[in-house]
Amino acid sequence: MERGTKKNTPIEPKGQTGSSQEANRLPICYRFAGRHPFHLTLLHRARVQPSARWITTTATRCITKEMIASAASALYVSPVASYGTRIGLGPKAKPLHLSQKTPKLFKGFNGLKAAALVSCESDTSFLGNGRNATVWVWESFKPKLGRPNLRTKSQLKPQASSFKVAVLGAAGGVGQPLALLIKMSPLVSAVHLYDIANVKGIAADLNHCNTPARVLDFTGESELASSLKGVDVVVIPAGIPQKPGMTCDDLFNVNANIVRSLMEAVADNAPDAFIHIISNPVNSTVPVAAEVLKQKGVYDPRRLFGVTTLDVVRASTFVAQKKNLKLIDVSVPVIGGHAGITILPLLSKTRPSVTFTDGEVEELTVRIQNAGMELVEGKAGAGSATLSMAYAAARFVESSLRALDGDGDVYECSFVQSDLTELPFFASRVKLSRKGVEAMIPSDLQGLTDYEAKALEALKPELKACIEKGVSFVHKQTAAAASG
Ligand SMILES: NC(=O)c1ccc[n+]([C@@H]2O[C@H](COP(=O)([O-])OP(=O)(O)OC[C@H]3O[C@@H](n4cnc5c(N)ncnc54)[C@H](O)[C@@H]3O)[C@@H](O)[C@H]2O)c1
Ligand SMILES: O=C(O)C[C@H](O)C(=O)O
Repeated sequence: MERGTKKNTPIEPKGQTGSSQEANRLPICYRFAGRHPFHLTLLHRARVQPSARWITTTATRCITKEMIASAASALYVSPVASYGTRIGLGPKAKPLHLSQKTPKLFKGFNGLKAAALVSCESDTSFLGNGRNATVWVWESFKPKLGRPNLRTKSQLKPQASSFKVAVLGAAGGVGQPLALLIKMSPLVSAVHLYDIANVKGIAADLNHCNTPARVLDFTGESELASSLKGVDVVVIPAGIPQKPGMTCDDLFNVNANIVRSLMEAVADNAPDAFIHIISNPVNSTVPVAAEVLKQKGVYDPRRLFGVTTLDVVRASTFVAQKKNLKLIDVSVPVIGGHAGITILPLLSKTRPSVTFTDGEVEELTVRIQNAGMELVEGKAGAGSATLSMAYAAARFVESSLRALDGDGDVYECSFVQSDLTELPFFASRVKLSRKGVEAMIPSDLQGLTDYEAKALEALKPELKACIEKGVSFVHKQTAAAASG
């Protein structure tokens, strides 16, 4: 779908031929080395019509064909007074036409903030003989307000993608779009798909996409160990989703067993990987995973994450809609857990700072807490969140990879082992590093409103019970196995 917009209209590259040929669709990955790295993926797109324009989210820039053609050379980015960006080739950098006027773009405190579309022209390049390229800019953010501390000249280097990611439960509603999004990451060299259902065709399908990562398929338990060898991140969306009428216990009884058995394999084959648990109920499956890792003697709490990014994504979206703000600008930390009232959006800590009436706080909080059920009911038995979950999980994977890659400014909310409250696991914003969770952010829990403070106290008993349920499940299973 391509259509023009009045605002932010992309600058049409000159000399377009309007070729409708499906030219080589070869992506290129760049990395801006520097304090605030950008990850650029140039996705080649053939034009469908001469008048076609590119959809933009926040930024539209025009990049000269020489720049694309010289991708192997160092490119430079330098912020200019108007906060526009110049991208050029070394000392002879040519300014770009910019329509981006969003200094707030760099505000906020979550990890992967946005993809910005860039349209550009290319005759000869890594892109082949195509005409247009689209640049997705994946940006890193620091938890601070005000102008970013961008270096004046950050070098842009072609980046060798290097990380391997395994998706366990890859044939499912979450797993498939998640695998596609991970395959699009410039940081990924291989995506391992594992499922008890056949994933051969899904891997082949994904491998037709001309993004650099290779997708490998592993079907059935006999291939589980191989799917985990050498991976840096393991993402687990295996298990049944919530359906109308299903109790939390129904979900737990099935998924706890799945997570336990998968975690045994992870412990044996990828003990150093970052582990992202998506399978519900996250409040209990993360403790299940922790207990399995402990029993195997490889538990490192810094590397075990319950994925709660969807709550952050939803909170940011709903707040932006309610307050008529640009989506890209809004970020809301969400703490507690990932179910019902254990999901606590800290609206008072929304960035940029927004004021809410009591009514709005109540309405938004309840909507964010029940957003999962909104989808379960809407899908009427066909499952729960899949596409938004894949989007959120891909963001968390990308943030993890950036941290593994040495980026020192990666923050995400996640359900992790925690000492922020008396509960052993708690979702909050954490700083990520190569080792996993490097730091909690205690200040997020300070200065809460009365509403938030009460909601925090109210969620604790329920979250505690969920955590204990996960722990005792593993202990009971172990005891049962020991007694024959
Ligand atoms: N954390 C969140 O925010 C969030 C959001 C949405 C969904 N979820 C959860 O994600 C899970 C997956 O949801 P979905 O919609 O993709 O479900 P789905 O039924 O579409 O897919 C689940 C997949 O898991 C596979 N699977 C089952 N047992 C397995 C095993 N032992 N090993 C490997 N694969 C196995 C199935 O074959 C299937 O392909 C559910 O538990 C759901 O509740 C979590
Ligand atoms: O799959 C579910 O149970 C719901 C999911 O966790 C969601 O938040 O949408």
